[in-house]
Amino acid sequence: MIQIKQLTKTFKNTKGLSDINATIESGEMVALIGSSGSGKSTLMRHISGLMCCDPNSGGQIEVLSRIMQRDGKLSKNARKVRAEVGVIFQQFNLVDRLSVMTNVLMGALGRVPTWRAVSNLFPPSERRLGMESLARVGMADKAWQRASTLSGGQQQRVAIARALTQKARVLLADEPIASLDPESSRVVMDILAQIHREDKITVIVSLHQVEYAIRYCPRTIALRHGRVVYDGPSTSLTPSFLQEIYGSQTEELFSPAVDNAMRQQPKNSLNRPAPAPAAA
Ligand SMILES: Nc1ncnc2c1ncn2[C@@H]1O[C@H](COP(=O)(O)OP(=O)(O)OP(=O)(O)O)[C@@H](O)[C@H]1O
Repeated sequence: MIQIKQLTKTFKNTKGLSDINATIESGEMVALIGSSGSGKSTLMRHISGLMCCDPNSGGQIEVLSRIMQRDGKLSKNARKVRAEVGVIFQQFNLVDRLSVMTNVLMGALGRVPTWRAVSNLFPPSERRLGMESLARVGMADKAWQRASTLSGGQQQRVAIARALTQKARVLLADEPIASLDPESSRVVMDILAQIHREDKITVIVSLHQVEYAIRYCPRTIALRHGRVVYDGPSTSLTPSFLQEIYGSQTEELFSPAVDNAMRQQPKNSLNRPAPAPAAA
């Protein structure tokens, strides 16, 4: 379970986040949407322990029932908690000059002695897991290529394989498809949905385009100006409802190209949303 309480983050002159409260149960797949600057990345960084909330604000984040941070300080358990949290970013996920396999094996660093890792002497069991993870994302044939030779979508798939090798129980994907074309976006989202379904991994994925939230995530948390303006079933995010909560920013969240790509897909490829908690 992930529990976020009274989370507030102030940058020099800007409120990044204001009093965010949310509980995400184990095994949920939740979309985080909002236009540019609404606070999606800032919230993701807080959940992953890369950023701390305002001191003495009462803010707290629990991940997998252990405190990640409280009142502006990381807890002493943060390292252990982080070991179970896989993070995927929009870009800069992989070390370009290393092979795909070595990048994936970085996921095993928490379990492998440093001397083995720096000498690239990962045990056979970890190599097997790395290869299995690559196979699950359809990238086994690229294992020995340099990461720099991969397309953006392929790089994201390798980043997901790294999280699988990490044995992450929570996956935070911060705008993983923002730089991808609709077809690559669909492949990456399909893989995220598949590992969520098969491994019961909790997935939080931040998205610019609401169509993907509706298609893949039963529940959406919508941010605006650092505040939660909606938390509930993604199916309720109709254009008119979004217009109500986002006004003129709604245009940023709908993309005609994505809409067309979605319509052209066979119906049985839909990951149908299940019921989710009521609106906030
Ligand atoms: N390190 C920082 N220093 C100062 N202000 C910041 C910093 N990080 C974020 N902000 C501000 O906090 C607000 C939220 O930013 P954030 O990057 O979380 O938005 P976002 O929803 O992820 O946007 P985008 O979709 O463009 O990535 C913005 O006003 C941003 O300018």
